[in-house]
Amino acid sequence: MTCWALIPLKDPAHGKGRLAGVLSPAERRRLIGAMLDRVLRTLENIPQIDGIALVTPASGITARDILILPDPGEGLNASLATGTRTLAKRGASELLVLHADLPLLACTDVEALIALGRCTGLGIAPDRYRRGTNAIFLKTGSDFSFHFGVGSFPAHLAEAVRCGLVPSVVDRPGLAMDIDEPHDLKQLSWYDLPRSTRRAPALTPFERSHPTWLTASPESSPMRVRD
Ligand SMILES: Nc1nc2c(ncn2[C@@H]2O[C@H](COP(=O)(O)OP(=O)(O)OP(=O)(O)O)[C@@H](O)[C@H]2O)c(=O)[nH]1
Ligand SMILES: O=C(O)[C@H](O)COP(=O)(O)O
Repeated sequence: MTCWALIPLKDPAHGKGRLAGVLSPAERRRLIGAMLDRVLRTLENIPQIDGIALVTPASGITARDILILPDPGEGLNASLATGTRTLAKRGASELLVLHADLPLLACTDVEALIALGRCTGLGIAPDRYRRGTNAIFLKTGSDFSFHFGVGSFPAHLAEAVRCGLVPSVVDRPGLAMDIDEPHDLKQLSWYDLPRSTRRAPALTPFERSHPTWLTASPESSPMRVRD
C-alpha cells in the first residue's frame, strides 16, 4: 500500500474570501499559511503516509519534501480529480484528501481516518455542522467522484452509495474544525488561548478575535507563502 496525502490550496491571494470583513489581505495570507503549516507538519509525522502533495495554482509556495501539482483552474473538484490521477500514476494506491484550513488537526485524527477508512475502503470526515467535508480517505482505483462544495457531506454519502461503498464517518474535533466564517475564527481563538486565560476579562477585542499564531513569527515555518 502506498498512501499519499493530497491537499488542495487556493491561491492565498484569493483564499478565505469570507473573512475579508474581519481580516486584511495580509492577515488572511498569514492565516492560510499558518493553517497549511499545521496540516503539513501533522502529515509529516504520520508513518502511514508515504508522500504529500499540494494541488494549487499559487506560484509562490515552496515546501520541503512536498510535491506541488498544478491546478487546471476548473475548480476544487477538478483539481482533486487531476491530482488523484497524477498520484495514482506515481504509484499511490490510497489517497487522503485533506483541506488546508484545519488549524486543530492532530496526528491521531489523521491516523483514525486512515485506520477506519481502510476498514471499509472509504473514510469521510465532515465539518462540525455535518454539511461540508474536510477530509476523505479512499482507494485510488475506486469510481468515487469528489463533490466538494455546498452540502458536500450528504453528497459524498450519496456518492458512496452509488459506488457500493459503506463509508466510515469520522467525527473528530481536529478534522471537523475548519475556518470559513468570522465566527469560526472567534471559536478558534478561544481554543487557542491557554486554559487559564480563557475566562480572563482583560483581553482586547483584537486578542479575542485573532488566534495568537496569527501574530507569531513565521520564521519557524518549513513552508512559505509569499506576501
Ligand atoms: N487547488 C485548489 N484548491 C481549492 C480551490 N478552492 C478551494 N480550495 C481549497 O479547498 C479547501 C476548502 O476551501 P474553501 O473553504 O471552500 O475555500 P477558501 O478559499 O478556503 O475560503 P473562501 O474563499 O472563503 O471560500 C482549502 O484548502 C482551499 O484552499 C481550487 O479551486 N483549487
Ligand atoms: O465541501 C466542502 O466542504 C467545501 O469544499 C468547503 O466547504 P466550506 O465552505 O464549508 O469549507
